[in-house]
Amino acid sequence: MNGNEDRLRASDKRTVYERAFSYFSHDWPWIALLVALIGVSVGVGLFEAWPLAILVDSILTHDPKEGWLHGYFLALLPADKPGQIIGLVLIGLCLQIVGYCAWLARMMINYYLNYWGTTRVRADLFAKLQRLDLAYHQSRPQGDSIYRLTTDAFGPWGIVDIMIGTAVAAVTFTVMTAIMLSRNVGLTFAAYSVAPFILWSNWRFGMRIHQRALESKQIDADLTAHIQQAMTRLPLSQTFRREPFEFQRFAQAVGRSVTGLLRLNWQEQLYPLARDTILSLGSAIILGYGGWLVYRDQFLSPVADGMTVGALIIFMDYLRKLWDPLKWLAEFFSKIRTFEAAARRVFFVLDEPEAIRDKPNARALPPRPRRLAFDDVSFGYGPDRNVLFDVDAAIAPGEMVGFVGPSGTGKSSLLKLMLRFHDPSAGAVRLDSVDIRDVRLKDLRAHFAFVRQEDLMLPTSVAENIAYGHPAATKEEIDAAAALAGASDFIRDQPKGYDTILSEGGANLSGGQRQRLAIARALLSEAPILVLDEPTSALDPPNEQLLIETLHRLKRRRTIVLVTHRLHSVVECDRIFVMEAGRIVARGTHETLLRQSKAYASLWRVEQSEEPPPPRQRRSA
Ligand SMILES: Nc1ncnc2c1ncn2[C@@H]1O[C@H](COP(=O)(O)OP(=O)(O)OP(=O)(O)O)[C@@H](O)[C@H]1O
Repeated sequence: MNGNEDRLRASDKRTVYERAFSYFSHDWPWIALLVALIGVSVGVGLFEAWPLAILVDSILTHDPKEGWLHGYFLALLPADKPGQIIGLVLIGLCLQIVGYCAWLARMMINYYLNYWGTTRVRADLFAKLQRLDLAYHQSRPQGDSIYRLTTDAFGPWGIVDIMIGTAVAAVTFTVMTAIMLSRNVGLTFAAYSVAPFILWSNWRFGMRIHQRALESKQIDADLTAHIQQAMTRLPLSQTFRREPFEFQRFAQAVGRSVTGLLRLNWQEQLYPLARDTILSLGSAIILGYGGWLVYRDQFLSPVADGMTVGALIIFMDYLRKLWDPLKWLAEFFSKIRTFEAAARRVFFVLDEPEAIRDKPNARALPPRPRRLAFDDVSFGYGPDRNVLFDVDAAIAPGEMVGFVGPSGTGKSSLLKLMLRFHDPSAGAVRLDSVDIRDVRLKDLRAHFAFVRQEDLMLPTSVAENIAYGHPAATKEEIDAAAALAGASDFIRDQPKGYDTILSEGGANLSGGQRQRLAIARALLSEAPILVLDEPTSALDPPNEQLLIETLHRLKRRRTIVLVTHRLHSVVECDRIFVMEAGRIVARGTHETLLRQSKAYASLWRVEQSEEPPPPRQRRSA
């Protein structure tokens, strides 16, 4: 948790609870039903022991007792003893059945509220994560967002659940205490003599088990990450014969996992032991003291409303039932804190300012060929370190331009500004003189088809991968785009052609094949500006040449922006921008630059000495 989240935690407790409840505000009829069902369960629990108590006190005796509850039960029963016994059995049975039904309905409503409420939280969070800009996502590990979505999203329901559960526990505890006090004050205090131990053991074991479970979960997550990394590194470890080292790391991780689980299991097993010991102690106290009270009130010096065997049975039953409410009360603070922290982590992301978003009055800009201009653009990833300085360039519709320069000079950063993955710190990027910050994001991005240096391949069919940006494309259109990108031949060689399913990240394709699919994907899109970041880096000379020919055929129909440090790819561009240390230092055609730009000429000479150029053919537009 970073500093901002800590500040949020310190300042804003009330809002977290309000916001957690707001996710369930439409569910209030279900919550009301849930509370009613909990009431039924609690009521059944309180009355469960009464049929036996009444049987002993009022039926299987020559001296029937006449408390108000006895009277109420007996009024429901026939006058004869066998009828009364059968009646009490039936009442006991009914109580059990009602209890089970209420419990079942209660559980299902609980699951329903939990799953749907958590789904709403997740939907909000997922949509927000989609809206947040790249700077946010690149500033933290991917696992962080995944954890917030999968685990922290349960926080709001956890808060509601704990609040309801604790309120019910408090009511149960109070009613139980009142009933016990009404029967016998002394025995009630005797029964409650074990309450501090119950509270203590619940608090202690609750904390310990929670802590151990968290540790164990973290160790298991580390183990999973470790196995995943080891599998990714497999080719490396086999090449460098580091299998024993990897195995040792794996064995250590498994060892930590086993130790963590054993520590958790130890606490889990100690807990019922402590609980049973305390309950046995409580039962012994009630049996001993209560037994003596019954003997005193019934045999030694009988009194009309003295202690009875039936009341003793009820005390014994309530002692067992005391555990649950006291558990809720004892664990309230630790549990609510856990869920509150989880909910805060969710709300923190939901409150994250969206740096890249539509202005309230953002204008519509239907995609069509437009002039693209950088007006004195400066930009840095952090406040203190600019990577682009006063970049000034205009690209006419249908023009094909190249940005070249050594690695790290800011070429890719410039492309990211076009799609508003980031905004410039000074100057503006414009489409037809409109600042792109004033345009609706979806309209702006519809102008561009972007091929990244390492484009993502999805674990789905080749056809779906190509059609990702244009899902309605026909087979013929997909085929045509693949042909333009030089991908048709290798796709046909795949076991199921266009229906071949790619593995995760396109691992069953070569780098060049993945790049051609990415290019086909961009070509299939109808965007008027085609932006390609190092599109030929993984292509062999024939395929590089094929792509350049394709781009030349597209010229005039689409604007093409090519970023590369392979000058062979840009020699036939209408204009080439040479970049150095975040600035455009020269611009012009290949021939002009060879004559006028020392930087370009030197890059060209280096490239000439490194590799033979692919066969050059001048093509018509
Ligand atoms: N997400 C980022 N956060 C911080 N700095 C970054 C980020 N991406 C790039 N940079 C830095 O910005 C500078 C320009 O990087 P950029 O990727 O734009 O260069 P490039 O010219 O495209 O390089 P290459 O040809 O190697 O792809 C580099 O110094 C790089 O370290």
